[in-house]
Amino acid sequence: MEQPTYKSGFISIIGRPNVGKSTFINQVVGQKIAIMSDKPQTTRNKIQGVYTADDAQMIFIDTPGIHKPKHKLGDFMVKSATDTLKEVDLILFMVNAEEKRGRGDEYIIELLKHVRTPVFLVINKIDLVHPDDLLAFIEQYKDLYPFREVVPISALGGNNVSRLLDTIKAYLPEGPQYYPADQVTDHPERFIISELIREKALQLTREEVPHSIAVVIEKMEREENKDVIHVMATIVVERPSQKGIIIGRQGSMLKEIGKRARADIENLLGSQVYLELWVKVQKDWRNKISQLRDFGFREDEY
Ligand SMILES: Nc1nc2c(ncn2[C@@H]2O[C@H](COP(=O)(O)OP(=O)(O)OP(=O)(O)O)[C@@H](O)[C@H]2O)c(=O)[nH]1
Repeated sequence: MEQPTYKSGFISIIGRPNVGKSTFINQVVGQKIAIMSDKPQTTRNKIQGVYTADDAQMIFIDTPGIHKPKHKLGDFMVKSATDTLKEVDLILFMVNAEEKRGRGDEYIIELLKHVRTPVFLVINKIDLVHPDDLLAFIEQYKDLYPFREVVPISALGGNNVSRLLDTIKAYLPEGPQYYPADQVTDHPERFIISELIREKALQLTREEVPHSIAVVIEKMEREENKDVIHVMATIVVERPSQKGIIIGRQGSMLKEIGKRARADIENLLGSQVYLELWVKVQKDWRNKISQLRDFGFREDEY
């Protein structure tokens, strides 16, 4: 029997401070997401939340450098922000229905003109305005940028949010479920763990597997009646030859990666760890997400 199409993608939410980005994320993915955002992140793009449904997964990411138009941004920040916007599948430009268009909005629109990613205009806080005023509000933006969709919502009350999710889904490409459904809610450590494994793999294989590996934590469970945490992770590579390198002669490389990573993970979790590593080939993995460094991997910064 044919599987129904699964869709997934990365969505950047941009907008001036206070327009309701966090409120929207919380409405979509639930309260526990805050756990993720509290973790200090050194990487460029911060995952704000992951929404997983039966037929789709949406990964919402923050794009630093977009929200601070008041400050003079270095070229690097602007470039890295626009680079991210080019890589995502969709951009939600969120505005506050109660506020007039401002310089901050215009700054963002200028950046949007440099990318081809589809952009929705999401008008939030519609609970605060009269429906008749919405049309005039939209007029302010209409001619500035060819938004693919204009969706009014109330992030706080949840009004029209499910319609927005349906519309987002329509724009997402077919793709894998990048994260287990529970990942972001329960185990923020997973990100760090996947980074540790990835680091060891890169250290040990040197230039032989450049950038193109990712690590997905499939499972993290305390074994019953034992003081051992079972971590199952998959190292994803792009080519069969890379798989060979990662596994090594008679599995020696994979064993060494596992040994070193396990020591670090035990340190992190303060518990004994049983680390089970798998290697999988998945083409085009890197193309899709090379810029989205928080996906448990990142490009080298230099
Ligand atoms: N009435 C109303 N208030 C909202 C709505 N969405 C967000 N708010 C309020 O707007 C304020 C700002 O919301 P946040 O979600 O923190 O905004 P943000 O865009 O994440 O802000 P930054 O993190 O500063 O960029 C909060 O007081 C929210 O409760 C909405 O749909 N209706």
